[in-house]
Amino acid sequence: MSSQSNSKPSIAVVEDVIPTEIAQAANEVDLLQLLLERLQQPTLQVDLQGTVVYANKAALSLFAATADTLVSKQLHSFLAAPWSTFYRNCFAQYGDPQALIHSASEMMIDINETAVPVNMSLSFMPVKQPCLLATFQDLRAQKAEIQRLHQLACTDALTGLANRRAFFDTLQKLWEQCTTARDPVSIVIVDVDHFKLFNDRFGHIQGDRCLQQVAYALQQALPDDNCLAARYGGEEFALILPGMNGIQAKTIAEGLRERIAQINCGELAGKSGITVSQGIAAEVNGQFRTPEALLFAADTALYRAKKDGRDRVNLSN
Ligand SMILES: Nc1nc2c(ncn2[C@@H]2O[C@H](COP(=O)(O)OP(=O)(O)OP(=O)(O)O)[C@@H](O)[C@H]2O)c(=O)[nH]1
Repeated sequence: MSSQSNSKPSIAVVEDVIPTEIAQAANEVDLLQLLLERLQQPTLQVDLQGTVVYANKAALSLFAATADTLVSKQLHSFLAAPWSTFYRNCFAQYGDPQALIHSASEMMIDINETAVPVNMSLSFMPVKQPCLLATFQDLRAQKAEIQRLHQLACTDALTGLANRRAFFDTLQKLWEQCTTARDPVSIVIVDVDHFKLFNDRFGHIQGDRCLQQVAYALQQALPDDNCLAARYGGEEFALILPGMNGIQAKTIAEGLRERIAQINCGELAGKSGITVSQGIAAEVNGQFRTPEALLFAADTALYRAKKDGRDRVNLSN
């Protein structure tokens, strides 16, 4: 059936029913509520003292409530702080109803003791019994989607670790936290040894699996949730260890070296196994002025670990 033929009956319904209901509406209150009932957007009709006088079907669905639980209550009682106080004061102090017209984005409403993010706007209705309409836009799906996209933007697709972008964001944040609190912070850069040879010998698919196992070992080596393991580049990874000095970071790095030695990269890898070189730098007493300087020192320490024969940990002086 074409969309044209689909739309005809609904036009007929609109023509038949709406005029009849409008004609039957005894007064403007009935008419307003009739229109509200047909609105898809959750809407509360509120008097000028802030009391809910009517809730349309979409509002009952948003608030997961019956009309009894919404009508006669104060609008502000459904709003979470700081908006509850804001609107309580607005209604208590109102003089000019126009002053109540307001839009609030990203506020929270309390639904069964759960804070739900919404946009709310108040519009003034200059009818015989003047009132306000509070319309809501449920932001839950939008927030969940933003969260999902944020997660994707911060995650390395192959290993599931934080990616380079997330590494730099977190480094900046933890650097500020630690230096402000005069806590130490360490960085470990971990580079898989002779990985080109591994790829050449066993192929890229096996290489990818190997990187996934190295990433898992890094994640397992983290001492707590404040630390971060990230994929820094192709076969290069990094740890940020807030609150840890160089000696503590070296212990973590040596533990990681042992974990990586246990990795079985499939039969192909045989006993040759996979090894990593690691460079560490620690900020303890203000010797590094910026997180970039700390990172540079860790990179230099890694270079030395490579130069000294690989499969080792080198702590920057
Ligand atoms: N399979 C796979 N290989 C990757 C990926 N990213 C980078 N590589 C490979 O990692 C290798 C890195 O090579 P090099 O930079 O020469 O380093 P290396 O061979 O590990 O040598 P050293 O670091 O000096 O021990 C290259 O062959 C890249 O193709 C990836 O996502 N998957």
